[in-house]
Amino acid sequence: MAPTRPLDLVIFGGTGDLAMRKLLPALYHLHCDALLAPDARIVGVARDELDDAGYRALSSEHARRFLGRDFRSEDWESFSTRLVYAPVDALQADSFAALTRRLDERADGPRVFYLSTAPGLFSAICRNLDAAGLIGADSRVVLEKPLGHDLASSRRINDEVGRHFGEEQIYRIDHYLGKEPVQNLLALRFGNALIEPLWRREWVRDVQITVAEQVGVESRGDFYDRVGAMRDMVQNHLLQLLCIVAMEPPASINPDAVRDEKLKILRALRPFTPGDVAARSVRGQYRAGASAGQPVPGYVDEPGIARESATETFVALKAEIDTWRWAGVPFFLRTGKRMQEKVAEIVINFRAVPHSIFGVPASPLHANRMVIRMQPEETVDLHLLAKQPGDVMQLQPVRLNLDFAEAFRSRRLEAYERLLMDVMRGNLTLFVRRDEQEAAWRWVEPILAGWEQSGERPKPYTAGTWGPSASSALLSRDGLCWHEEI
Ligand SMILES: NC(=O)C1=CN([C@@H]2O[C@H](COP(=O)(O)OP(=O)(O)OC[C@H]3O[C@@H](n4cnc5c(N)ncnc54)[C@H](OP(=O)(O)O)[C@@H]3O)[C@@H](O)[C@H]2O)C=CC1
Ligand SMILES: O=C1O[C@H](COP(=O)(O)O)[C@@H](O)[C@H](O)[C@H]1O
Repeated sequence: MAPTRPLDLVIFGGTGDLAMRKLLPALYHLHCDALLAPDARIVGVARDELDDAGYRALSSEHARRFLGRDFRSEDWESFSTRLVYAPVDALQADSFAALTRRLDERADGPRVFYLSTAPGLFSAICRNLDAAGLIGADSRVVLEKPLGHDLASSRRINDEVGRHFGEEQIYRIDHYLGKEPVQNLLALRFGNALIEPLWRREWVRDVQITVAEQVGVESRGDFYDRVGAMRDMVQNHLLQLLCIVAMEPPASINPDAVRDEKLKILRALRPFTPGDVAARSVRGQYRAGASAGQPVPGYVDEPGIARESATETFVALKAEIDTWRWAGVPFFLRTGKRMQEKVAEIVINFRAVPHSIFGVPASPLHANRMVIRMQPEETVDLHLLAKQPGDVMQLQPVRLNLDFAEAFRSRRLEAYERLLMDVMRGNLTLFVRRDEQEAAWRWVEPILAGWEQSGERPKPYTAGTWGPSASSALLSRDGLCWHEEI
């Protein structure tokens, strides 16, 4: 890969959790791989009155923690010379003079503004950047998720950002799209002729998309309690994964060709009626339990969480896509915190053979299954039946396993590394267009509204399990079960 052009990457919220946990470590890795132009700079922005040395010291302290064994003092030293800082209050137009002074130090290259703050600040930041004359034709802005709290607030933010940046300058980030296995799914589907004919209702019985986390809300309780799993994970990551699984082949890998196809899927998702909410959705909240063998508190006892909180930490949904390809194929989506394992996977359950010649009835339990694992390992497993060795014709399940770490020994870019490279190179393919984002909000809103109107509390589940029992019931109504229950 060729290095980026010289540029300034300005991180609003440069002292925050996301910057320290993900963005600076990703940029450090790109630096170590010589993927950043030698004089590309990272300009941290926040209200703290730090100087460059103070920002470098703060970043270094966090980097040791978040980079772990990848932290090498010598490499960090050379990386940190790229770090500069400008104290700016996003809400105070005159404080942008400090940023102007820093950006005036460079004459060439684009400016990338990464908005890693609460979305409530996005409009003020864009307005004040514009007023300070800091936005050029080759500037870009990166918007973190979740963008808004609902369709109306996301439209408001998009309208305001859109007054200062063209749509082709706006990079709405969804870090799941930057994960290598997600891009591999595109390669698997559209680079191999044998998959496509099977990838449809005639051969697929159901699809399951699971993003399960072992962690609780960690230090983000305050944020999470206002957001919940639907807005934090489903509206963005899970729906984007669903789009990549379900979309028609785009004509090319060109950003709009891919995004047009994803949009068609979002628009074809069958809307939830008030009656569907109880039948096709489950929301849960974890109670005290154990995680990785250690006792852990319940959600409402976590720091920053209201005692009576009705925020969901688990969601399971049955989605249906009203298209010729997918009519009648349920797509089950599930995500939760404090679940039994950390796993992100897409399971394609194929139909059973129409007739068994082996004397045992054809069973869905033995039907073929493709499991695309994104976390913790990056693998694709194809579950088949094979003959057991011996003198009788007895079939046994076997797995064809593709392990990307083994197949490709070179270091793979982490999601934020890949997406930051794309922003710096100006490639929008893996970013979410405004109409996609709004279609996703339009689909989740009736579910959120249905939960609120029901007045019911989220169903409790014990930390360290696979969620409330209602989640299994959601599938058993269709005679199915979750992948780990097979
Ligand atoms: N943390 C994570 O893992 C993830 C976060 N996100 C999203 O990223 C964004 C940032 O999250 P996170 O880093 O966790 O949030 P934090 O609360 O940790 O950080 C917020 C940052 O914004 C700065 N800030 C706050 N107010 C102002 C202001 N008026 N002017 C300038 N800077 C300001 C803060 O510094 P100071 O107060 O000193 O000004 C701080 O640097 C959010 O939109 C979140 O939803 C998305 C995915 C994951
Ligand atoms: O966007 C988010 O994602 C993380 C999970 O990301 P992963 O790459 O570790 O699977 C989640 O913990 C967080 O709540 C959410 O905001």
